[in-house]
Amino acid sequence: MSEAVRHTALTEGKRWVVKIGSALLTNDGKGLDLMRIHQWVSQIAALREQGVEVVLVSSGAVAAGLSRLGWTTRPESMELLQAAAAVGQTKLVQTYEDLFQQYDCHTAQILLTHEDLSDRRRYLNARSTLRTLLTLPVIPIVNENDTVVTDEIRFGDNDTLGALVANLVEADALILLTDQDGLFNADPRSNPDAQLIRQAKATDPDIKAVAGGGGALGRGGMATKVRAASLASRSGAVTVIAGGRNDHVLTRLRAGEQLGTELVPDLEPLAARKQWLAGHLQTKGELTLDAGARKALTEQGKSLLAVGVLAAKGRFQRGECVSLVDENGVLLGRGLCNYDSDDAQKILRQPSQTFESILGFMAEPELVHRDNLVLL
Ligand SMILES: Nc1ncnc2c1ncn2[C@@H]1O[C@H](COP(=O)(O)OP(=O)(O)O)[C@@H](O)[C@H]1O
Ligand SMILES: N[C@@H](CCC(=O)OP(=O)(O)O)C(=O)O
Repeated sequence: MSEAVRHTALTEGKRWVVKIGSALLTNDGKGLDLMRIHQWVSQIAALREQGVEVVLVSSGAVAAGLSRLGWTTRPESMELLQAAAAVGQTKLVQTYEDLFQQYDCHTAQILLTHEDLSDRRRYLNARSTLRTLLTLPVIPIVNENDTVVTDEIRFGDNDTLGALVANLVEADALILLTDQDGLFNADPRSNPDAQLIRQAKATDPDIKAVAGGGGALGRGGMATKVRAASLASRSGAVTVIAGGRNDHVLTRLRAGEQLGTELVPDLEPLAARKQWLAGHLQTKGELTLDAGARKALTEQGKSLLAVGVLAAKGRFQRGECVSLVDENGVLLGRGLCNYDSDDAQKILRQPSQTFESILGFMAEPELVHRDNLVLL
C-alpha cells in the first residue's frame, strides 16, 4: 500500500491537543511511569520551541492516587475512587510542573466536568482561559474533575474530553497516545495478526466496527478514541491514535513521519456554536419527530416546529439542550428547546398560531430554531 500523505495539521498546524491515557501513564498499574512522562514532557517542550501550542489532556489521577495511598487493587466504590483521584491529581500535576520547569515551561491545572462544557457561559469562560494560557505561554493540563462527578454525568474516558477540548481551542490536531501503535482491524490483545489501519475518514462506520473496548487500566478503549476523532473533526481537527511508548513519537509526528492511525476530518467544520451543541453528550430530554419534521430538518435545513413533534420525554427548562430522534428512536441531532418540558408536552402536534390559546403566551414560533440545532 502506498504511504498516505500526512495531514498538514500535523506538520504545520499551530495548536495540538495531546491526550495521554491511563494505560500508558501508569506503567501497567504500578504508579506513574516517570521516565516516560519525562520523555513526553521533553517532546512537548520541543514542540513549543517549534511554535506549536500544546494543551495536554492527562489521565492518571486514580492510578497515581492508588499508588500514593499504597492500595494495590482498584477499589469498586465510587467514594474510594474519587478519593484516590483527589490524592492522585496533586501528584500528577506536581510531576508535570516539576518536569516542565526543567524546560522553562509553566503548567496550569484545568479540571472540567460535563456540566462545565454544556453550560454556554462556563464553556465560553473555559475557552477564554485556555486560550489565554496558551498565549502566556503556559501548558494547560486538563483532566476530568473526578472528585465531583457521578457515574451518570461523567465523561469517564479522557478521549471524549480531549475531543471537546480540541473543539474548544479549535486545535488543528488531536493526538491520542495509547498503549497500542494505533487502531488495528481487530483488538491486537486478542488477535496477534491484526493489521494497523494507517489512515481513514474520521466518521467512517467501518472503523467504528473494529474499535473495541479498553484494557484493565484504561476506560474507553478504541471505541471512545474513534468517537473522539469524529467529535474533533467537527471543528476540523485531524486525530492521530499513536503508540505513546515509541521514542520521540510527538516530534516524529510533527516531522511528518507515518506513525499510528490518522483519522481525517471528512465533513465541513461546524460553526463554533454548533460545535458546542454537538458536544452535549448527555441531554435532559428527547423530542420524537415525525417523518415530515425529519425531512424538514435533514433535507431542507429548517427549524423544528411543534406540529411535527410526536412526543417529548424528560424534564428540561426553556433553553436547555434536548436530543432529536426519529420515530424509530434514531438520533438525528440536538438542539436548544424554546419551551420547557411541561409546555412542550402541551403543544405537541400543534401549529404555532395555537400556542397563545393553549399556553397563554408564545415564546417563539419554533420549538427549536435552526440556529440552535445541530444534525449528527
Ligand atoms: N481495534 C483495536 N485496535 C487497537 N486496540 C484496540 C482495538 N480494539 C480494542 N483495543 C484496545 O484498546 C486499548 C487502548 O485503550 P484504553 O485501554 O482505553 O487505553 P487509554 O488509557 O490509552 O485510553 C488497547 O490496549 C486494546 O486492547
Ligand atoms: N480521569 C481519570 C482518567 C479516566 C481514564 O482512565 O481515561 P482513559 O485514559 O481515556 O482511559 C483519571 O485521571 O484517573
